[in-house]
Amino acid sequence: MRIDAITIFPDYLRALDLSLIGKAARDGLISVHRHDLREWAHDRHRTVDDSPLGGGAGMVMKPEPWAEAFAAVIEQGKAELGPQAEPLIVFPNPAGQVFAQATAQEWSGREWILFACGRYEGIDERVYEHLEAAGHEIALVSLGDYVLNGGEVAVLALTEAIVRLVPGVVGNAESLVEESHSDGLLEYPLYTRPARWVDPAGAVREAPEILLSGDHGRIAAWRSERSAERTRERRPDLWDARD
Ligand SMILES: Nc1ncccc1[N+](=O)[O-]
Repeated sequence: MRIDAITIFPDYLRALDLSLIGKAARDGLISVHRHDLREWAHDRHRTVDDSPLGGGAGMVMKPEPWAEAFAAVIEQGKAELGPQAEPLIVFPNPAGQVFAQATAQEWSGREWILFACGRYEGIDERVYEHLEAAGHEIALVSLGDYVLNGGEVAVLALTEAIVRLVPGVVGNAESLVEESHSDGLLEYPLYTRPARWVDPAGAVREAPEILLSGDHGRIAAWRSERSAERTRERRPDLWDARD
């Protein structure tokens, strides 16, 4: 998978060189390319924003640098992946659809994802129109119903959620199966050694006996019950939506 990200803060995305994502890149499972939008702003101050037409507070990102940046980055991607390759262009945006595990799963199979990080109040609407008129596939997604100052934090989260599902990235693929949201439910409570723990307040805290029984059938049933119970309590919306 090739991942491109266009942003005015490329250093913000250096975290993609670390840990799981960084290792996936070093292992050749993905390639990550950061691009500074200002490279395509040609005035002396490399201006990428201006005040909103029609008035209002804040600033809007100008269309010209974005159009040039997309053309250049898409050309670079096609040079690597072939002329037929097409990116999924993802705009992290609070007005987008809330991102969910099912989308992460779907996008983990994509060959090429191009993230466009908006800042300020957002990007001139004509950039989206221009890309759609050129036949590009666009998705606006949000991490949740709150407002960040830009898309970079979302790119870190989205990339991690997607790339960890790319085959080979997470060592033990088994660990991906029984996670919260992987089956539409929340994960059951987890325990490890010591089975009997005296906490700092002196309370004796025992792990559930059944987990020490070695009876895998009963353990699986116990876990399934806890998962259902936890989902009903904490996320009735997920519980009601399950098929
Ligand atoms: N919530 C957000 N706020 C601003 C930019 C991007 C966002 N997001 O979640 O993708």
